[in-house]
Amino acid sequence: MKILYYDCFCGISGDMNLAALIDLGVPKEYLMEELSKINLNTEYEIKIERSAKLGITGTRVDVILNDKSYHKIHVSEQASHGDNHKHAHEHSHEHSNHNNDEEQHQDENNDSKEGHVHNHEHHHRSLKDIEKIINSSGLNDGVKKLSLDMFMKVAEAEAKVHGKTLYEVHFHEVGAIDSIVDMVGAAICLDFLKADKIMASPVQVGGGFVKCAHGLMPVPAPATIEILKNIPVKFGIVPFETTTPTGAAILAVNVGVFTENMNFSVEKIGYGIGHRDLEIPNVLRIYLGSEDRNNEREEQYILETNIDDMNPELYGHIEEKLFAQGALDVFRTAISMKKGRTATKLSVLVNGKQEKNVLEVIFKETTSIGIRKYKVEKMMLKRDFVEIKTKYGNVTVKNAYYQGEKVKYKPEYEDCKRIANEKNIPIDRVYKEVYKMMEVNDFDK
Ligand SMILES: O=C([S-])c1cc(C(=O)S)c[n+]([C@@H]2O[C@H](COP(=O)(O)O)[C@@H](O)[C@H]2O)c1
Ligand code: NI
Repeated sequence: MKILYYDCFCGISGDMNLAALIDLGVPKEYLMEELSKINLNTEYEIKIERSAKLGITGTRVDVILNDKSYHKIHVSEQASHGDNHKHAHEHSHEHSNHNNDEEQHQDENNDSKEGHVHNHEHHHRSLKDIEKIINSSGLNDGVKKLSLDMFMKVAEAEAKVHGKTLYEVHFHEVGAIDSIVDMVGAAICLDFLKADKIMASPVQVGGGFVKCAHGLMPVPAPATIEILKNIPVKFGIVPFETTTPTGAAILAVNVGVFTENMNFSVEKIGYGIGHRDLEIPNVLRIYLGSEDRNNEREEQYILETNIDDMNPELYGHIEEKLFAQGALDVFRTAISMKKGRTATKLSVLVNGKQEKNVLEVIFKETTSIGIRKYKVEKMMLKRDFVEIKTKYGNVTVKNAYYQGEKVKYKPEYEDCKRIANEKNIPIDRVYKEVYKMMEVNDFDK
């Protein structure tokens, strides 16, 4: 199983993400070819170069916007550690911190927007504008959807923070060309890498204050922390903004599990170099790895509540809703509560991504007013599926392997039930027939 793991010890911004994914092996030519399928009516240049922070070398990305309105994309590659990036003058969002509030200009030491240099671009695009740009592009459907999901995340956060509706929101920085390149670029690279699972560490958000289009904002910026709700974060390792709304949206949409538990073997490491010099290496590290398929382990959570005052008829419906929201398992235990009350303990197994939706179902659909949550580690046998031909019809069988050896197999219940109903025979007869055919065909080995 192919894993991508975001190690966000110094946070994440859109350009650091793009740089780290290129560093991991996404071909620049492929990225540029795909990006050229969006019509932005603006000439811009993407500079991809080798760079370093505190001795860690990696890839750095700059999007440079030219004032002329051609739709032409250039890539320029430089091999050196460019210490002079004054291609354009920054005007709109500058970083400041509580210790040092002086005016900052675009250079290697104090960039104004993590990873980007951009020229005078005053468009404040709306979600509608962005949807139009992406939907009318020649990008594949998966990349379009992923890009739109990330913009939607930012739009939802902006709407919430500023008390507006989704379509009233005007992206300031996030609607600029460089942010479109970051967001769509992220979708193109992730689509190219085709990881089975994307994981991340808790996200360092930084500290201090940041000057952006809205004025001076506390770090994490309101949109950033809104997007990172229910995601583990760390604060204040440096008094600067280390995670931006774009970076937060990339994680929130794509990461399935946030954990420090890296239960896989690392095969490749990509470093995306940020612009500002910090006391810690200003880089995003992304690992490409694979999971040990003989002994799969996954961190999951149990959400649990004791219910003693609900019509038991409702459980069937609630269970269906929980599964529809991505619960991995739902089970009930008969319990005896204080004051001699007989009750039901409802337990729902989830991963980090499904937690929010599952909580909502429990709170809205049951009488519960409190839920316990605890982390569990699940160990799973490697499994695969075979289709077995029987005289009644085809049945899928699940095989399970322990250290490479098949230790058990089981016909899929839903297939057996369907056949039993279609043929009007006892379900047990279907099971027996499947087991017989497994032996006949030596599939039981
Ligand atoms: O552009 C938007 S929507 C925006 C909203 C907010 C809020 O917190 S509200 C903050 N910012 C700041 O702009 C820069 C650039 O962000 P990117 O995501 O485009 O890299 C950053 O300092 C944000 O905090 C932008
Ligand atoms: Ni805002």
